This record gives sequence, structure tokens and C-alpha cells, in this order.
Amino acid sequence: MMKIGVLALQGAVAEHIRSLEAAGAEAVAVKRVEQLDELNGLVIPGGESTTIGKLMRKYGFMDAIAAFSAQGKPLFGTCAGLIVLADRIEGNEDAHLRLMDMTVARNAFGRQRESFETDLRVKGIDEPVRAVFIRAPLIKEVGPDVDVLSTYNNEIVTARQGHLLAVSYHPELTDDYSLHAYFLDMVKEAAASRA
Ligand SMILES: NC(=O)CC[C@H](N)C(=O)O
Repeated sequence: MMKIGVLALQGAVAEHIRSLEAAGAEAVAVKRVEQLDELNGLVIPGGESTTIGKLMRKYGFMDAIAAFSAQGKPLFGTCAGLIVLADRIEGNEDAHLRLMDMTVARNAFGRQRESFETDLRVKGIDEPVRAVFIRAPLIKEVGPDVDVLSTYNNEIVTARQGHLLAVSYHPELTDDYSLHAYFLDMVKEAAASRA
């Protein structure tokens, strides 16, 4: 069985663990870099990206996750986790892991629409995906290696670059496990190609 970690420094951790288990994976909360060695994939959850970034630096996760990614092990960033994966953040803010070739805007929906739910069409998933947006970021620009998997009002909200998956919403807050299942497929493929 594939073992997937959820970075547990801040944010929606338990919900991701539940969704990963429902999709058929073994899931664990990750608090120490040593745990990464035993994982096939890692989720970076939603929460507050500045806080997550600070704690990642403090506990040595920046280099450890970069090395994890360099082995081709998949990463899945949701909401704040998407911001953490991005190479560029609008507004002169320092980026964090800089793994995905994209520019993101934080809190991009403004006050009127701080949070809402909708059904999204996601490339590679047959049924519409239930998505909860909470003070969500948007992907403003992507490089040539990034595949856009879904848009909302013509703005990019789901993207994939090889073994890296990013969504601007919270798929873990619904009973729809299709994105976690999609990520689990990415993890299985990556593990098979490393074997
Ligand atoms: N729900 C979320 O993860 C929101 C992300 C948060 N607004 C940030 O910029 O980090």
C-alpha cells in the first residue's frame, strides 16, 4: 500500500488523512523531516502559507522536501500548500519551495467571495469535483511544463507539473475523494517508475 504523508506544521491535516485513507492509501501526519524517507508522496495542506513557510524553514523542511521532490516523489499542495509549491508569489513576496513554474496571487477572490463551494470539471477526472474555496489563491501564470487541469471563471485553479499537483481549493473538506484518488495514482506511477 502506498504511504502518503500530510505535512502537519499548521492547517487542515486530519481531513487530508481521512480523504487519503478513503482513497485507499496509508496516511500519516508528518512533523519531522526523518519521516519523509518512508513516504511515497506528500500533501502540503491549506492553512496560512506564511506560517507554514516559516515553520518549514524552522524545522528543516525546505531542503528535505526539495530532495524528496528531486527523487520524483509526488507532492500535492492544496490552497496554502499550492502557494508553498509556487516559484513566484505576486506582490514581491518571497516564494517558498519554488518547485512549480507558476505565479500565484494570494487571497485572490476578495472580500465579497472569501469562501464558497462549487463543482469543477478537472481534466483526467470523469465526474465534477466538489471544491471548497476559502480565502483562496489563484494561479495567474504558468510555465510551459505546467498542465492546466481546471479553471473557474477563466482563472486557473488546478495545475500539474509532472509529479507535482496543486489546487487552490480544499478537496479534503468534502466527501469527494476523487482528487486524492488522482494523486494516489500519481504516487503509484512514480513508485513504479522508481522500482
Ligand atoms: N485556505 C487557505 O489555505 C487559505 C490560504 C491563505 N489565504 C494564504 O494565503 O496562505
